[in-house]
Amino acid sequence: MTIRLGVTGGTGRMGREVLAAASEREDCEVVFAVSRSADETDSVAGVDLESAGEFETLVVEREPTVVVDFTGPASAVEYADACADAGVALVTGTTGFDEDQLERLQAASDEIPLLHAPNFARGVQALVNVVGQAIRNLPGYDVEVVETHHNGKRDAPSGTANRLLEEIEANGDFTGRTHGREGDAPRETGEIGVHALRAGNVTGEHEIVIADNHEELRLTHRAEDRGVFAAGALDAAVWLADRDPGSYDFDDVIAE
Ligand SMILES: NC(=O)C1=CN([C@@H]2O[C@H](COP(=O)(O)OP(=O)(O)OC[C@H]3O[C@@H](n4cnc5c(N)ncnc54)[C@H](OP(=O)(O)O)[C@@H]3O)[C@@H](O)[C@H]2O)C=CC1
Ligand SMILES: O=C(O)C1=N[C@H](C(=O)O)C[C@H](O)C1
Repeated sequence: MTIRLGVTGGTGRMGREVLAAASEREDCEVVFAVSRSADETDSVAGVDLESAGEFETLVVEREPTVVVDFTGPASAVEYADACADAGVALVTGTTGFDEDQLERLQAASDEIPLLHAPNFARGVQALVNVVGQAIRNLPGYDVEVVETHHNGKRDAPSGTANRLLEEIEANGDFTGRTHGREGDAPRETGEIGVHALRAGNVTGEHEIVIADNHEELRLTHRAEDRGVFAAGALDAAVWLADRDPGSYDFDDVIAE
């Protein structure tokens, strides 16, 4: 089956990567890509970019099977509302949503199949799946989460770090998160240290350090390039195409 794709954020780091990856696949046909910033002559991977202001029209008239979104939280929820109105499935990898925005995504998923994942690398999903076991096996150990990304990233900590933190907290007895340390700030028992590094062109690294005074376990994922996220997002789009309305995550895709 070939799905019809709509793509948002066409000039973004991930939007470009999704359009390039889709052009190499036989199971995806891009029927439109929108951009806020491109002018009428811009194209990416052979796809002409159209104005983001036209999204509500395009999502009806071009009849996409699925829209793939990597933009920002404010735009992603607007795209989700428009997809819900049009009855078109949505895959979003956007991160940095607040509680209200997450509720809007949830409301959209009452109408359409909606898959939201903070990280479409299969290795990260595997990491999410194993970290709870490590935490359960090492009660009382110190836990620190360190993520490193390129200097253009807006949200911190990363969506992936937040997902890992939820998993850590669900599987151990912790008192709270400490974001960075400065001055007279000795480690408190039970806290989880969280550190967001922003430097250069780093694609995305996540590390969980679990240690006591005698041993140290480090669980690390490093994305080598953004193609891994684009491939996962397109796998998710193909998987989502014939689902019932509801809220899905990437684990549903790789579990099959
Ligand atoms: N789930 C995953 O696997 C991954 C998730 N991400 C997440 O994806 C998102 C995008 O990342 P990245 O591509 O690096 O970011 P970029 O800043 O490179 O691109 C985002 C693009 O989205 C569009 N955009 C931004 N704000 C708005 C808005 N308010 N309205 C409409 N369009 C908007 C712009 O494109 P244009 O001007 O063309 O419209 C912009 O270039 C981030 O939240 C990031 O954390 C990133 C990598 C992997
Ligand atoms: O902004 C990015 O680049 C990335 N964002 C995602 C996140 O916030 O977790 C995933 C990936 O690490 C790249």
